[in-house]
Amino acid sequence: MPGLYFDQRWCAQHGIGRFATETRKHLVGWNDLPINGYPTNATDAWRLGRCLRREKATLFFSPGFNVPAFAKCRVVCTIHDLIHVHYRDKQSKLKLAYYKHLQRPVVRRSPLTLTVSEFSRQQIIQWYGLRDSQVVCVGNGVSDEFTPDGPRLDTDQRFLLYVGNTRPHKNVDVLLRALSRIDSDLSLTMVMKPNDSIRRRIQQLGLAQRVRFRTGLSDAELAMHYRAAVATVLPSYFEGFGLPLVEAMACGCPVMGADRTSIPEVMGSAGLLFDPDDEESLVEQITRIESPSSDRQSKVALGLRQASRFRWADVAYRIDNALKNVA
Ligand SMILES: CC(=O)N[C@H]1[C@@H](OP(=O)(O)OP(=O)(O)OC[C@H]2O[C@@H](n3ccc(=O)[nH]c3=O)[C@H](O)[C@@H]2O)O[C@H](CO)[C@@H](O)[C@@H]1O
Ligand SMILES: O=P([O-])([O-])O[C@@H]1[C@@H](O)[C@H](O)[C@@H](O)[C@H](O)[C@@H]1O
Repeated sequence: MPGLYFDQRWCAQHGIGRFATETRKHLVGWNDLPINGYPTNATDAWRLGRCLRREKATLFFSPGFNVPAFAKCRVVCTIHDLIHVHYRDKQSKLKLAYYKHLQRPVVRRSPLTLTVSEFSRQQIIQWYGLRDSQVVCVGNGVSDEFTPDGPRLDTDQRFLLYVGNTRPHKNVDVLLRALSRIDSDLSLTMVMKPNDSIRRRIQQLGLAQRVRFRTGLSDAELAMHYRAAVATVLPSYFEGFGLPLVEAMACGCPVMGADRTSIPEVMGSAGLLFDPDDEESLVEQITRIESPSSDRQSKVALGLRQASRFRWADVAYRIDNALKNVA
């Protein structure tokens, strides 16, 4: 439909990227933006604003947190989390200025803002100073390849799985410390791009033979990992949702997550919670899931049921419905 513009530049292999790719597949009648560049770049707002004016856009929908400067159309963005508020000191000055002086005022004027969990919804209402009805939680989904039946990784090794990145709020250090306390042949597979600092830390903890990295996996390959892992662990101090949790549960893999932010909400009763500051509490959960008398099978069943609640078609339906009221 003329006038409706979707920011397809978010589509990539990370959380907001998956949300963007999946919702783009399901939403009909939207135009892609005729510009490139990174939507996360604070100065992109001006280019984006110019583009929307040139295209005579009536409604701009971003699957991420970015907004245009000086646009004449309505603007609806998706704020997945408030990392930028909670990790303020780590942000560049330019980025903070963008959030406070450009993004927040646009979001406040906007008729609607979308988010992905009830936890994030409450945080957004508070920080942006919005009314309850202005922020709608549309949730996240599980992509097609993540099913319980299907090929498993062909390995005899027992391994824990981590899927994500090494930003400070992801708190992967507690997972490495827990692993170093477990005197067993349990290993760890990390699906992400490693950097020098994590490689050094792994050496320091004497884990070089027990940690392996995988990068650029397809969803089918990632699903094979989820199906074969002892458990998937998300040790973050802060999440707006936590996609690896629903992907793992959908593949029949038990999940362990930090008892913080959106993580308990997303795992429901299927998850094993631990204190992200205390590696011993993670060691306890690992030992529990590995023990012969463990409730592993009941956790797997609860996980399959919990994951079935997250469907991209439903997310797109909620987005469509919410946007109809502002178009
Ligand atoms: C810190 C924070 O609040 N992050 C949020 C952010 O993105 P963030 O990028 O942190 O996303 P998540 O960790 O939730 O998900 C990562 C996604 O990238 C995929 N992946 C990862 C590595 C890789 O090599 N290949 C690959 O495909 C995973 O399968 C998963 O689908 O938006 C997500 C979507 O709302 C939320 O779930 C996260 O809580
Ligand atoms: O990449 P960047 O813009 O500095 O920071 C991003 C955050 O602002 C965003 O809210 C989060 O979901 C992403 O994972 C990433 O951390």
